[in-house]
Amino acid sequence: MAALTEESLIKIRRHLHQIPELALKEIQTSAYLEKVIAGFDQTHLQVKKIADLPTAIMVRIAGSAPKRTLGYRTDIDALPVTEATGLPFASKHPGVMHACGHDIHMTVALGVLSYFAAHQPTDNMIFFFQPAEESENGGKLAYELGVFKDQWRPDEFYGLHDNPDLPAGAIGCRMGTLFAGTTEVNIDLEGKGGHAAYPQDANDMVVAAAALIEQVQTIISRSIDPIEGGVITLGKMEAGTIRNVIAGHAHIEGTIRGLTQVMIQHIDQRLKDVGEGIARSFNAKVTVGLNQGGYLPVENNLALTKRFIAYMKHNPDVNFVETEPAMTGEDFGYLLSKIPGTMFWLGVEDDSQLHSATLNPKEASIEAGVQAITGFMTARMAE
Ligand SMILES: CC(=O)N[C@@H](CCC[C@H](N)C(=O)O)C(=O)O
Repeated sequence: MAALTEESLIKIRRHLHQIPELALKEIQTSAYLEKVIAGFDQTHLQVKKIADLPTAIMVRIAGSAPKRTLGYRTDIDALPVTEATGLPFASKHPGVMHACGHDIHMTVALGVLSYFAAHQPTDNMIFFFQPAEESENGGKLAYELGVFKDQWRPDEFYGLHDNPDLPAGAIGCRMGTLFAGTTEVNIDLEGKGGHAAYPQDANDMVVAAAALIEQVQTIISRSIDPIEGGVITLGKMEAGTIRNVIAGHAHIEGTIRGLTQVMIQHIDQRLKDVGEGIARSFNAKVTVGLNQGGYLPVENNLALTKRFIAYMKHNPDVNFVETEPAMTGEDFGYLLSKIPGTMFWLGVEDDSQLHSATLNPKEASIEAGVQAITGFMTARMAE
């Protein structure tokens, strides 16, 4: 059976785009991926499912004369964003969208897998279709479940993320830190609800939350070395039920970003300090929940990334771009802290940013990505 053509890859991508699912709920996505994989030449393929991570799929290809096992990972989840692209193949799942391009990631992975299913590689290969990149730490969950043991452990691991700022099909990468590490933030403020007309008898958590949100803005501007930088974004805030009831509870969710663990821990601490200050000044109970650990900075292995960049730079068919570190997070950072490897960007050229309701990656990037990756993997196996 031949490798997937560009036309079939685009059909697959459009189908995946219509069935986006949130972290750990990628049931239709996973079933569709399994169906596509079942259509490949199975001679050297082995498919493994993981009982405790049921939407994940692992595929192993046995090499003809293996010197090592090369790993390739794609994420498969989507975001709670209502699509506004107006595309004929827009999301059919209300309020959920592939707004981070994981439909492109999965399609590229299927293209590379179909190529090596049709052309047996010399090295062994592991393809990991990973749930829960946007939240829930899918990479860490899988690693801790022991899925990368024995013949399922890659010696080196590769993965990509799409990038609307790069030309379609371009490959972007850098030595060292590619992406930030993140801390997921959950803040709860508990006061006392009451009648809108009697604020003296209540303890208004809308006001306390507003003060907290404003003070948080001073952490990056006043406590962080501007040369190093960092980010706190509070992306969600919920409080109250109706205009004339004082809210006794507020909930805020956000994310902290830094390029080193030291920076992330420093920002985490400053956020806790602000939470304690707000608790005292508003006589409220403020719980600052910080989930740190799954989204480590993405550190590209120096030796492997040097090879990767050299291949991409010297291949006349690849438009290679040396990139700066980005404040996006990725739980592939956790996997790269356990298994050496390289993460890189695939340009998808769009005016809309990642996580935007109008993200519309250029589909020409898919075939270009498949060609660049199969070419690199083949060259790596010849070393
Ligand atoms: C590439 C990308 O957009 N990744 C996500 C990863 C989320 C990390 C974590 N759940 C958090 O929210 O901190 C990103 O938002 O950068």
